[in-house]
Amino acid sequence: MDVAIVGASGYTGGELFRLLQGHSSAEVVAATSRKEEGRPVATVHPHLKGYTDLTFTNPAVEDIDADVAFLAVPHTAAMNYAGRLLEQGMKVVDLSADYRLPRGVYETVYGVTHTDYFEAPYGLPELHREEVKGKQFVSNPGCFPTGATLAAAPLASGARYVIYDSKTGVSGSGVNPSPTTHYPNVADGVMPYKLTGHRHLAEMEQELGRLGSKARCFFTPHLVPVNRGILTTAHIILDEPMTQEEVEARYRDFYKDEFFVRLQKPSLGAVRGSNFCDIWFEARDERVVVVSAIDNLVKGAAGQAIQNMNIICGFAENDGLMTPPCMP
Ligand SMILES: NC(=O)C1=CN([C@@H]2O[C@H](COP(=O)(O)OP(=O)(O)OC[C@H]3O[C@@H](n4cnc5c(N)ncnc54)[C@H](OP(=O)(O)O)[C@@H]3O)[C@@H](O)[C@H]2O)C=CC1
Ligand SMILES: CC(=O)N[C@@H](CCC(=O)OP(=O)(O)O)C(=O)O
Repeated sequence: MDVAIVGASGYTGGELFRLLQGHSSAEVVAATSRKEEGRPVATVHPHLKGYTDLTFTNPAVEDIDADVAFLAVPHTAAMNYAGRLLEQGMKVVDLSADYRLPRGVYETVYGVTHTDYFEAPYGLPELHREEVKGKQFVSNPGCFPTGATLAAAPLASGARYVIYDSKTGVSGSGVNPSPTTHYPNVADGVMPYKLTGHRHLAEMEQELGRLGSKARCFFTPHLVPVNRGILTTAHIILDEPMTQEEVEARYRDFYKDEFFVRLQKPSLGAVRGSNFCDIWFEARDERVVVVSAIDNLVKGAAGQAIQNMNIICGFAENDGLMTPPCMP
């Protein structure tokens, strides 16, 4: 099965390329980039040397030819590709934010006009597998909402407040350097940002609502000096107290069939490079503190996108996603 990666010179594009080397049926036949057109993929992604002889191309949308296309481009760029690739008969998984929210919410949160809106399934398979199955297009969730929502989902219906506090690695901001990601500004520090109004809050609220929750939701991210990973601490205030045993039974039941959710004390190292989301919790009266860990580039982006491709194409859901994490 032929795969095109649109935006293959970026971080998630590189991760798609890396992970798809382990897929039983997918072969990357096109890797697009505007700036790197004509250069070998392995010069931009040196870790892929020996795996591919492809060079980057910069084709017009109508010249992209594959069975599946991944859109690993910024929001507002993805909407220039999605509908047109679907019309050309391709299956499409979009890693950007362009189709995660209803049009009006998207336009308010992102401050842009959507020029090619259509409704799409939200590809968090652990919650929406049945909606994703058989579709031609899937919208991949944001990195923070993935770890946060999986942490809170089993308790969502009985929650009054859900407060997410996340620590993220620097690769979450993409391949282009900025003053915020400059080494001296990141090393040896922790930087809180967008204390009350991060754009991912809308996705988090949307997902709690879909779980039947009436909880008020809050979110504060922090940048920490690691390359990969998001550790989220969810403070969940319940309507009624629960014991540790009750909470554990709830989580074990909720995730009993989920290969990519592991119930164990989370650390970034234990999920690095993998599609796992590790979750653990401690209950005290009405308050349950739940911690989750994901790799933002894998379960938070490229890995989950491949999981969604596997679902829409009818492959085993963990095809291409079985390489163990690279602890430490
Ligand atoms: N990094 C992360 O942890 C996560 C990222 N995402 C989302 O995934 C998408 C990709 O992220 P990431 O890989 O980090 O981003 P990068 O900035 O690392 O890479 C973006 C890629 O898109 C290409 N690109 C940029 N602008 C355009 C454009 N207007 N038209 C076509 N191609 C363009 C770039 O190459 P060139 O400029 O040469 O064309 C590059 O290949 C984004 O929407 C991001 O928000 C989602 C979850 C997590
Ligand atoms: C460290 C860092 O800057 N992280 C980014 C993550 C957002 C992202 O990846 O964007 P989407 O998931 O919405 O596509 C941020 O906080 O904006």
